[in-house]
Amino acid sequence: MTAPELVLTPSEMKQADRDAIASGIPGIKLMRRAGRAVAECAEKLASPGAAIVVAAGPGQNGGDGFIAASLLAERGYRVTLGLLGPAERLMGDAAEAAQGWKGGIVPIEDLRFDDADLIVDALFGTGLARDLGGEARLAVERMNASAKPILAVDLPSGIDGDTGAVRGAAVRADRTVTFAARKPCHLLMPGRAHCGAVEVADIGIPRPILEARGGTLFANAPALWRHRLPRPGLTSHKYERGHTLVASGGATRTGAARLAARAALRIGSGLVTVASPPEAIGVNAAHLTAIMLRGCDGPEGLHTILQDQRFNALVLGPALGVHAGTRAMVTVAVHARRSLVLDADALTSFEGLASELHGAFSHAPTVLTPHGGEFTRLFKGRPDLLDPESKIERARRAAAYTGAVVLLKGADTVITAPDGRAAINENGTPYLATAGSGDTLCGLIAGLMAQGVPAFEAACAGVWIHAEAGERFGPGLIAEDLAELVPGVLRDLLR
Ligand SMILES: NC(=O)C1=CN([C@@H]2O[C@H](COP(=O)(O)OP(=O)(O)OC[C@H]3O[C@@H](n4cnc5c(N)ncnc54)[C@H](OP(=O)(O)O)[C@@H]3O)[C@@H](O)[C@H]2O)[C@@H](O)CC1
Ligand SMILES: [K+]
Repeated sequence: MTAPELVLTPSEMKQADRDAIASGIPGIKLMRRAGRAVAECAEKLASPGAAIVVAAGPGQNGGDGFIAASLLAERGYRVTLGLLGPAERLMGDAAEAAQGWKGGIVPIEDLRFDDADLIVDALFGTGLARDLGGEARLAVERMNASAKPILAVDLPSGIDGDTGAVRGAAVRADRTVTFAARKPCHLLMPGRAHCGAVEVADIGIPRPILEARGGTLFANAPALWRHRLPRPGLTSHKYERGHTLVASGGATRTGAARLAARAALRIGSGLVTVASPPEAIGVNAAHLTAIMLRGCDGPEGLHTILQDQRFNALVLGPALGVHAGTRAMVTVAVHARRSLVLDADALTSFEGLASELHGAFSHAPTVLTPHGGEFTRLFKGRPDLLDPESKIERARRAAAYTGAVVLLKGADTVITAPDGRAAINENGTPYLATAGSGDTLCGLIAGLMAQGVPAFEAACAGVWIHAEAGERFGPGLIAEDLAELVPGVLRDLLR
């Protein structure tokens, strides 16, 4: 089994770096390996003898740049190196790396990027401490304006390693070489868009050290949850594969529930039932075949249905309406302690009432699936949950506050668990931004939970499978297509 990909924050990486040094690997050795990895990547991007311009910063990122510059010059490239600030200010390993550089050092403001065949951006890495200004910002802007290929060392300068935000200005790289593990900025937007293709170079920090310092943040990929996917055996029965219940909206708002229901069935929920308001029974009945139908009149109706313990997973929200009745249905579901997915109207109905959700979901597996706007509405008046700059931190705090897994949607969907685990998804496609796509996602997650997949893994798997299905279809995708593509995705995952 392949191990899940660890993502380390800049401060975790610094600690891992220190642990590696304490374990007997000298820091300069790590820097040499980092610089060598950069040089090797540069060689793939520039033809022999090409003009390479290295922009080095005042810290260790600059040190990596000096090492790469030395190696590239030895290998016959025409290397020019510019430094931000005086060389005398370089410290520690970076100072040692600079001593190995036999060429001249140009002040950064005199560096001519337009003459380069390739630019190596070694200005700032994980140590960026504030917004770029002055010469640093000018250098970044001139690099971008040159329209020459840029290779970023560790991360594009000006991108915040923790949040992926642009701090004043940031390099737009074609390729990024990072070390030991990706950082959040390589997956979170807009950082991800600034990185180009990202390569992770092994610089000899052992995985146990990385696991000890990181270990709670992951790239969302099958290695994280494939082992949890249900594999029905010869003797398994549909009743063992769970029964998902999806609440439908009124007569003119029934499609969302059916999309969720079909997705739950496709992902393997043994049985799926749509719970329909009496006035919508006719329209739902006209469109359902394998999916069953039950009349359900508001919260009391739901309470009655849930007396049957076989309904073990529930979707509430899609097209239910924003009102007290929807809130009451959520309360019924929470008291019934079933696996629960809450989306859309079920979340917005709690606008300004976040305190009602404090610890509300700690007794049964629950997944909340807000997009950014729904998240802001839901936690209005809770600056502790809304203010952190990092999307991961906002979602983590919301998970800890509510006791639910929080799936904060976007081009960089983040999934967090109340225990602190977090995953960042990166296989999303713009084609998924289509009506009903979120309803389908709810159904996939609930369908997995109905089969016993834990909430965090169900949410991570649901997002990934949803996006993979969208990617396979491509242009022209509508939500109805998504569930139909799930079997092909599942077949490949279970192979
Ligand atoms: N971890 C590992 O395993 C390994 C890490 N390695 C490498 O180390 C890098 C991290 O090094 P780092 O900590 O020295 O930080 P780095 O990004 O060079 O910047 C710090 C410097 O910039 C300055 N500065 C900050 N913000 C500024 C601003 N806005 N405008 C102007 N100046 C600003 C800051 O100065 P100060 O804030 O003190 O004024 C300081 O001088 C990492 O990305 C990787 O490349 C490898 O060598 C191999 C092993
Ligand atoms: K950089």
